[in-house]
Amino acid sequence: MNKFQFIHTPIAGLYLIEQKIFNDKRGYFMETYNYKAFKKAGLDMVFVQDNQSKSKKGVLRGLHFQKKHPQGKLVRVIKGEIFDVVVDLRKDSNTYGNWYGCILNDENKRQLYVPESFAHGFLVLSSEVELIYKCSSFYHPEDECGIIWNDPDINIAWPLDAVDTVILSDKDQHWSSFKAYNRRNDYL
Ligand SMILES: Cc1cn([C@H]2C[C@H](O)[C@@H](COP(=O)(O)OP(=O)(O)O[C@H]3O[C@H](C)C(=O)[C@H](O)[C@H]3O)O2)c(=O)[nH]c1=O
Repeated sequence: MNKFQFIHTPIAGLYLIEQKIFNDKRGYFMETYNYKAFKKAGLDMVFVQDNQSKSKKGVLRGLHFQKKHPQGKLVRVIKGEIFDVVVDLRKDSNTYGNWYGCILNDENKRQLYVPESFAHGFLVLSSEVELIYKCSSFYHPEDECGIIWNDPDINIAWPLDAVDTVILSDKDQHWSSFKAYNRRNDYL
């Protein structure tokens, strides 16, 4: 029995994942991750750290990435709803600089499998959200980088009509542009 459905996206290596849900009179059960099943589908990242965060409506976290220690991620929402976004920062990718966004919520129970070298961010659409995500490398605060959420060149179509205001951390208000990131990268 295939308990996972791996759904291709327009970006190579980036997958939406749906799980078989075993409903019964008590409620439901589902496997949310299974290394063997994922590896069989060619998704062989090994995860070393799990994160969980809670945010209220309108919070936008991102666009974050680690440069020297890139983190692949497996993102899911256990309460509420987000518009989840990733940006392809793989230098050799033909979708470099492209973004992909999707709705993850506790109804569709979908997950987003994000390869390493992507920026990640999300906008909270429900009154509050709790999300969990697995990471393929450890947190390195000294290596944390970001791109400003409303960068005009990436041009993410955030569903801003769904929120009254966008709430950002101080840090997330001051990331540089994608152009500045590329200029810096040219010298590396
Ligand atoms: C990410 C992280 C943070 N922290 C500590 C550091 C701060 O004192 C506190 C909040 O961190 P921060 O404001 O960076 O949390 P987010 O804004 O949710 O950052 C995350 O948001 C986007 C959407 C991501 O995908 C990344 O995992 C991550 O960058 O947690 C840790 O101790 N370990 C960690 O792995």
